[in-house]
Amino acid sequence: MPDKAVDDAMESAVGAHFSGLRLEALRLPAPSGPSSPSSSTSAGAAAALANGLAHAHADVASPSSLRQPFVIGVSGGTASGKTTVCDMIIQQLHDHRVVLVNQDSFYRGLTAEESARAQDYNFDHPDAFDTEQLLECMGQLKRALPVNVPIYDFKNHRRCSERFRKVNASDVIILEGILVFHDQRVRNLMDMKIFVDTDADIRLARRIRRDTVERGRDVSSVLDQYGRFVKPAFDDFVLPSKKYADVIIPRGGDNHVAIDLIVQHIRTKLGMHDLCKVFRNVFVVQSTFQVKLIIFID
Ligand SMILES: Nc1ncnc2c1ncn2[C@@H]1O[C@H](COP(=O)(O)OP(=O)(O)O)[C@@H](O)[C@H]1O
Ligand SMILES: Nc1ccn([C@@H]2O[C@H](COP(=O)(O)O)[C@@H](O)[C@H]2O)c(=O)n1
Repeated sequence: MPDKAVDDAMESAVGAHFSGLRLEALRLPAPSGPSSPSSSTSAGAAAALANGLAHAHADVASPSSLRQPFVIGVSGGTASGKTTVCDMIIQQLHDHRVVLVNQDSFYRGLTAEESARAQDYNFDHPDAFDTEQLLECMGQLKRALPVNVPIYDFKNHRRCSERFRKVNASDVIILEGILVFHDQRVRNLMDMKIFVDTDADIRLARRIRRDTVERGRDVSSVLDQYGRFVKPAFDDFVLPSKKYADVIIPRGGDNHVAIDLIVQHIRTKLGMHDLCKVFRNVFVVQSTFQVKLIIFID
């Protein structure tokens, strides 16, 4: 079948994860040799396409947007498994350069007065974060520049003043945090938004264990903070931002099927990105019936 011939030729020319091409200014060489089918047929067009791609110049001339890193936002309630899901994605994308940026790194340091009454401070309100600084850091990374990200100390509620974590430019940037979908400017940086959806009772149980073991709290202070600040802010800010998610993962890191699908999608996107780096004047668009027609009549 002609359509199948085109599909086969495209797949063999560009690899398995490719979903569509728009050719602009890429001149396809005329088929040569006596047995070459006419370029007006599907098979001829397919062969010419494969041939044209094989001879395209191997330099970079893609639109700058396609050369930018792929940014994934991961949100969800406290202890929902955001970090766990990010780690699993990073592990599965082992053949790509992936960096993780935590919104927690951008907690504002407390004043001496606030520190003295830290139990009354609302760490779950959007104002607790320095979002301007987060935007600056993400902007740098999107421009492929390295950044120094602050290191946050949950035990003392402050940033380590002399230590930073250097984050290098990468193919994929994952931005994780309870409120990364709250600010529209931050959302707009993202190519994909994931919400980790885990039951509140499981999150509270995990939080009690984590905060008493790792964050220097006792059970009573965790429960008090949860009731006064964490739960109300979840209802007011975190849950309403779930509507911005492209993908919702029930059960977090236990949901291997969802994580596999997400990783597969990221690989597809990165495959298109790599293709645009290699072939000049090739623009990747969504695959449609019309796109095939463009190829035939070029
Ligand atoms: N699927 C899971 N099963 C058991 N424990 C988990 C699971 N996912 C996360 N945890 C634990 O729960 C706590 C919070 O997980 P984490 O991924 O750090 O959540 P978040 O980044 O959303 O706060 C950690 O101690 C982690 O080890
Ligand atoms: N000094 C601080 C700063 C933040 N918190 C709590 O951390 C939670 C967000 O981190 P997750 O890893 O759980 O997403 C948030 O709910 C804050 O209440 C804190 O307790 N102390």
